[in-house]
Amino acid sequence: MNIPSSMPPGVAFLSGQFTAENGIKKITRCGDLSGVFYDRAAWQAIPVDTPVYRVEMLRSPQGEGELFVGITHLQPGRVGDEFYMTRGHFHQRREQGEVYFGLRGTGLLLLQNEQGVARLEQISPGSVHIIPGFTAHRLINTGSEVLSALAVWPSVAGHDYAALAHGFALRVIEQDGKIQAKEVQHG
Ligand SMILES: O=P(O)(O)OC[C@H]1O[C@](O)(CO)[C@@H](O)[C@@H]1O
Ligand SMILES: [Fe+2]
Repeated sequence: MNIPSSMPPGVAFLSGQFTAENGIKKITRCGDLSGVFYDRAAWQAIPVDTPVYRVEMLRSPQGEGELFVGITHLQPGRVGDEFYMTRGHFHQRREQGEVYFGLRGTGLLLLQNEQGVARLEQISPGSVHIIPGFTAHRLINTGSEVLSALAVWPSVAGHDYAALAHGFALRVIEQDGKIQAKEVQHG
């Protein structure tokens, strides 16, 4: 094309990776996820340096009205009978929402409102997920390959992990060879 224009970064659908290597990368390992999986003995049996998920982000401006774009790559696996998942969070600025887009692999997006009501959406290549404000979110890999999902969220949103210190209201496990969601009784 011979008109003045620039080439933005893209996503390679087969690998679920950004095409441009200009981003920030963060790896979350098993040892970082203390208290996240309910079977503590099974969690302790996994080497602390085992990677569970990796987030790559594009460099973008920060501030009111600006957006972050990132891809989370969540490994397949389980801690005991519970599938690998991200830590999960509310946004510090609760009113700020987010969009997830499934790129590779299969799993579930766990959503939970401030009243503690949880629900699950199936995530797979091409699925689009609107996470409203005031809604905590966590990715769960129920498949046998890496689950990759692109996320777009306001740079001012921030993360609030403390509000979920007691975990989400649903856990996703494999039982009798089937994927099952179990309600958690808190308190
Ligand atoms: O902050 P957590 O729960 O580890 O999850 C990381 C993912 O969440 C995000 O905040 C997007 O919601 C990104 O940083 C990344 O995709
Ligand atoms: Fe988020």
